[in-house]
Amino acid sequence: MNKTVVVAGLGLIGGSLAMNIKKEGHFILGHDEDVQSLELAYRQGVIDEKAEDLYEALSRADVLFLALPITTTVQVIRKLNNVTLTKDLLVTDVSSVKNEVMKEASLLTNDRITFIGGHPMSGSHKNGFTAAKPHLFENAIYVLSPVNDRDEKTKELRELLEATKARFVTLSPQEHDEMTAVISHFPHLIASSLVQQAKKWQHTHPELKNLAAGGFRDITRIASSNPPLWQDIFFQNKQQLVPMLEDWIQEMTRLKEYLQNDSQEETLRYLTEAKTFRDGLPVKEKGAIPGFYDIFVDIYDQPGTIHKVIEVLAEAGISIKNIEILEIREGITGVLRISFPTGKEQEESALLLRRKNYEVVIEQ
Ligand SMILES: NC(=O)c1ccc[n+]([C@@H]2O[C@H](COP(=O)([O-])OP(=O)(O)OC[C@H]3O[C@@H](n4cnc5c(N)ncnc54)[C@H](O)[C@@H]3O)[C@@H](O)[C@H]2O)c1
Ligand SMILES: O=C(O)C(=O)C[C@]1(C(=O)O)C=C[C@@H](O)C=C1
Repeated sequence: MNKTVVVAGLGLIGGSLAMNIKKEGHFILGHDEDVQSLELAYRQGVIDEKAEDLYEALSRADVLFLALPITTTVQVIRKLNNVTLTKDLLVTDVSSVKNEVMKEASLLTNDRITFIGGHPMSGSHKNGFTAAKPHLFENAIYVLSPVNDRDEKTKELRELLEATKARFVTLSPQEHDEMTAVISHFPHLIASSLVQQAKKWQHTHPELKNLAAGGFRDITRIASSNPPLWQDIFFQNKQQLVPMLEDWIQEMTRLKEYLQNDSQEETLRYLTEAKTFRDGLPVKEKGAIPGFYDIFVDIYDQPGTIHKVIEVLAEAGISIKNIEILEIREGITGVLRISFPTGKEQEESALLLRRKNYEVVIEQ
């Protein structure tokens, strides 16, 4: 049955979700304080109606998606108790940290409301409606945290999000925040600190930024993300992050001692253990990292290069899951990472491109 869905926050995540919910034929009321995003979403047909007043729009809604900054999401949930509803309302959010959001949701006394916490484990360093895309959540893990075990409501939400092709898992807010601290929030802190370190060295070594190649760019991509969003995430999850920073400082001290004491064997073991764990992450099966089969193609910075590579694959009817430029600077070679849904397409593409004299590496 078609539902009336309010999407509050039409940025990267809200915009991408709205695109998917629309595909299922539901009626979408969009709300955003940024008039340009609202207008763009409306003109592109991603939303059916612009809702200037969020709380007024709720009187017509079956479902509310909160795709706002986390602190704002908490404030909106608090206000939901004062809204008069004439029908049941399913409320969900997309916040990267669940603790405070779920605490606030558990205080809701409005018995028309069912709250299910949500977090799609997919995003980007880009933000705003212009960065939104319908396939953002394909194959990604989508965490759900129901406040009360309301199976039929969870089913309803999953059906609404079917077009995302995400994979749903249920976690408690605590489990969620611990794990995302390890695999998302803490790495972000480190990425930003690595960039800060490079920035300091740049004063005495002006050539440094020209040397920053694949490794530095790979490990620091996320440091280019939206700073206010990450400030919010760090403070929302500081209970997890502060002890992790203490562990990390100890870890760095251990590494420093290995080097100072010339502990070659321990260093090799340390690196080998890390490689074994990293290589064992579920890349091609179910897991936190989407199951893609990648190839890496060397390309030159010339007009039309990417188009030519894609053309070879398109002519053979091969479908691509994702494409990313890992490194390209003026006049120098770059690398194109192309992801396929199966190993068969991965092998075939490598073969076709090699026949056209491209240098291709298959990720094993
Ligand atoms: N960026 C990611 O990679 C990612 C991934 C998963 C989840 N999330 C979560 O998604 C949420 C949104 O993040 P995003 O990346 O889409 O950010 P975004 O900046 O792209 O979008 C947020 C939108 O909310 C609007 N907004 C802000 N305050 C508002 C207010 N008071 N009233 C109405 N509109 C308001 C902004 O104008 C913007 O359009 C956050 O809670 C974040 O934790 C982000
Ligand atoms: O791909 C990125 O740029 C992201 O940072 C996405 C990422 C992540 O850490 O994986 C960031 C925060 C979200 O809560 C979920 C996903």
